[in-house]
Amino acid sequence: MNVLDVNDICKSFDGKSILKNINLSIAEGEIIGLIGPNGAGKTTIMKMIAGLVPEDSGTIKVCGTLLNDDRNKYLSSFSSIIENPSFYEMLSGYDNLNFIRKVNNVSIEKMKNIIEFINIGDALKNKVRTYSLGMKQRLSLGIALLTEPKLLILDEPTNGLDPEGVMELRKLITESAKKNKMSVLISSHILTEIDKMCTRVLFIKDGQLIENEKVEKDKENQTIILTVKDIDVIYEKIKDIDILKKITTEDNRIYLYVNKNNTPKLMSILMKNSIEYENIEISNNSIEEIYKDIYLGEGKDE
Ligand SMILES: Nc1ncnc2c1ncn2[C@@H]1O[C@H](COP(=O)(O)OP(=O)(O)OP(=O)(O)O)[C@@H](O)[C@H]1O
Repeated sequence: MNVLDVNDICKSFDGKSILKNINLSIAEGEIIGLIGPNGAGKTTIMKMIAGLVPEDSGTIKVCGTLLNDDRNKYLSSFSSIIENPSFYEMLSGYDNLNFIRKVNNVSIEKMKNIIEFINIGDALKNKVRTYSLGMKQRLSLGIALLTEPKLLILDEPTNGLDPEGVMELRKLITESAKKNKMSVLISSHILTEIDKMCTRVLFIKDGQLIENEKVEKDKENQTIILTVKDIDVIYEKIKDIDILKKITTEDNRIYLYVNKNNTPKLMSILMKNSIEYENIEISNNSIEEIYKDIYLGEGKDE
C-alpha cells in the first residue's frame, strides 16, 4: 500500500486555477522532492495533504485513509513542518519536546533517542526564543519525528540555513527516513540538495506535475553540443549514428543525446569521421539544467 495517494486534485483561489489534476503516489521509504518557482503551488499541495486547505475536487489518502473517513487515523499517519515551525518560545527545547511527547503518549525512551539524534546539546535546556534558525529546524524535526510518522511533509526546511546547516539537515532527514522506513515529501529551492537527498524529483509547472520519468531518464544521459559552420552538411553526416538517442539542432548547434556510457564511443566516431566543429560542450543534464529546460525555456527543440 502506498503511504500517499493523491488522485486528480484541483485547486483554485479566487477563481484562478492553481493546481490542475494533480496525481502523486509515494511508496514506503521514498524521498520525493517537489520543485517549482515561487507561487507554483508547492505549499498548497502540502497544505492539502496535511488537511489544512480543502481540495476543490479529487481525493487524498494517507496510508490508505481519507481524511473524511477517519480523521484521527489520517492525521496521526504523518507529521508536517509547513511554513515557519511554531514553538512555545518561553519554554526550553526539552520542555517543548516533552509536552508533545505527553500529548501523544510517546515513551521517554523514544524521546531520549530523538534528543540524541537531533543533537542540540546543552542548549536543549535553554528557552527556544534564544535558538538560532538551525537549532529551531532541528527541534522541529525532532518534534515531527516523535510520533514516528509514516510520512513526513517538509515545506522548505532549509530556508535561511547556512550551507553547513543545509548539509546537516539533509543528513538528519535521510537518516531518519532510512531508520524509520519513513517516506518524505520535501520542497526546496536548493536544487542540488533536493537532487542529493531525493529518490525522485517532481516539478510543478502551470499547475501540473511534470513526470519524473523525464528527470530519471535524463540523469543517465549526456548531451554533446557541437557548434558547427555548415550545419546541414554535418547533420547529414552524423544523423544516423546508431548510439544516438536523439539529435536536434538549433541555430548553428547540434545536440547529440547519448547514454553517459556511450559518450567516449560517440567521441571516437566523430573523430573517425573527421567531423569538424568550432566548439564542443558536454552537458550532464544536471538538475539545474532540467530546471532551466522546464522553466526558462532554455531547452533544445526536437
Ligand atoms: N489562501 C490563499 N488565498 C488566495 N491565494 C492563495 C492562497 N494560498 C496560496 N495562494 C496562491 O496560490 C499560488 C500558489 O501558492 P503557494 O504558496 O502554494 O506556492 P509555492 O510554490 O509554495 O511558492 P513559494 O515557493 O513562494 O513558497 C500563489 O499564486 C498564491 O498567491
